[in-house]
Amino acid sequence: MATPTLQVALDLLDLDRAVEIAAEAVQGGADWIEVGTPLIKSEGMRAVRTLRERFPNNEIVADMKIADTGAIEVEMAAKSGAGIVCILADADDAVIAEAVRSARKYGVRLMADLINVSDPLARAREVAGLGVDYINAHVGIDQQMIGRSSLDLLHRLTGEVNAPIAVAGGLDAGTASAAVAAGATIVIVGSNIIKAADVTAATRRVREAIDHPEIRPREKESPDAVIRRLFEAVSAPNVTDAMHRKGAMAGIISICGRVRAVGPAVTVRTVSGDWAKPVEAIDIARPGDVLVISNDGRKDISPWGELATHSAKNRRLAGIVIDGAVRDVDDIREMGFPVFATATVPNAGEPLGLGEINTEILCCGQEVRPGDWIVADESGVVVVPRERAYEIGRRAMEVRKTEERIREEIRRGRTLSEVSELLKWEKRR
Ligand SMILES: O=C([C@H](O)CO)[C@H](O)[C@H](O)COP(=O)(O)O
Repeated sequence: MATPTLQVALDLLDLDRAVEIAAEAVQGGADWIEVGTPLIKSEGMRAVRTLRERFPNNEIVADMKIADTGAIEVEMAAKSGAGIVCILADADDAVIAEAVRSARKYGVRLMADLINVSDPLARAREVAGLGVDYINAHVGIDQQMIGRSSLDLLHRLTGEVNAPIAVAGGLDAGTASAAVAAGATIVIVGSNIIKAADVTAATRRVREAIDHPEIRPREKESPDAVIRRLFEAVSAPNVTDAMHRKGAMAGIISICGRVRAVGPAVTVRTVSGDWAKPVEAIDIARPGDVLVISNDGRKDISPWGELATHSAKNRRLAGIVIDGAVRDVDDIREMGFPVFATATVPNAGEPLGLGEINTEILCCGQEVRPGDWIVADESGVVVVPRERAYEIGRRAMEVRKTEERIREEIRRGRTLSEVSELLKWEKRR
C-alpha cells in the first residue's frame, strides 16, 4: 500500500499564525498544506501565494469550495501557486466542466468536495467522470457538531469510485487511521492539529497512525454518556461561548468554591423556602442528575441545607442549583458537594409540600426544563436545552481546543490582542 498523504487544513483567519502553524505541522509530518476556506476568505490569494513561497517542497491545496465561475477561480488559485484546487461536488456540471478545462490549462488538479451532497456515491461517480482528480468524502464542521461522520461517508465510497479518495471532517489519530484502513489515500485534518498547543506532536500522532492503519472497534457509548463526557471536559464559560453567549444564569455562585456539577436537570419549584419538594426530588433524581430549584428568587429563607446535601450526596447526585438561599454553608463546604446558590441565610421554611417537581421553571433568568443539561463551575451555571446538548458539547470542545492554541501563543510572548487580531476584527459601523 502506498504511503497515505497527510493534508493539514489551515482553517484560520490570520496568515502569520497560519504560516507558523503550517511550519510546525510540516515538521510533524504533514505533506500537503491546505489554505482553508476561512483563511482564503480572510486573506484572499495572498494566503496561497505566501504559503507557496514559504513551503516550496509541499503541495499547496486551495480550498476554494468553488460553486460558480469554475474557470476563473481555478485560474486565480493556480496562478497564486496552488497545485490542487477544491470545488464543490454539488456545483452544476457546467461549473465542474469549466473548472476541469481550466485546471488542465494551468497544470493543476481538482478535488471535488462532497459536503452536503444528497447522493454522494452517484455524484462522486459523475464528477470523476467529468474529470475531477480526487474525491473528498467531507463532512463539514457544522455537520460534525450534530453527529455526522466522515468515516460513514467514506465507507459508502471506497472501492466504488474511479478516483483517489480523500477524507475530511473531524478526524483525529484514531479515526484517520481507520480511514486509511478503509481505503482513503489522502487524510485531511484541521481542528485536531491546528488547535493543539503542540502542533508538531499532534501532527506526528496522526502521521504515525495513518502510516500504520488499523480498524479499531468503535466504542459503544450511550448518547447521554457521550454528552456527559463532552461537558465534563469543558468549562461553563466554554459552554456559553458555544451557545453564542446564551444560557448563563445570573447572580449565582458556587458555595463550595472549586467544584463542578454536570448532569441533566431535575427541576423543582418551591415557594417561601418550603423544603418538602426539594427534598422529595432527591429520591426521584437518578445518580448524576442536577437538582435545579427555584425558590421564586427569595433570598431571605432557605429551602436547602446540610441534611438535604448529605442525602443528595448519598444518592450520588451531581449537584444542586438554587435560585434562592442555602444554609449550613460550613457543613456543606466540608462535604465538598457542589451547591450553587444566589444567597446564604440561616433560616429555613416549613415542609408544606407546596410546589412541583419536573416542570418547566425559571432559574436565575434562565428557563430550565427537566432533562436540560446543567454545566456549573466556579464561573457560574449554564443551562443547555436537551435537544442541543450533543451539539453544544461538541462546540464547547472546539472552543476549548481553540483556547489551548491561543494560550500557547500567549505563552510564547504574543498578547491576546495580537493573537485575536482585535483591531482587524472590530465591528465596523
Ligand atoms: O473544509 C473544511 C471545512 O469546511 C472548513 O473550511 C475543513 O478544512 C475540514 O473539515 C477539515 O477540518 P476538520 O474537520 O476540523 O478536521
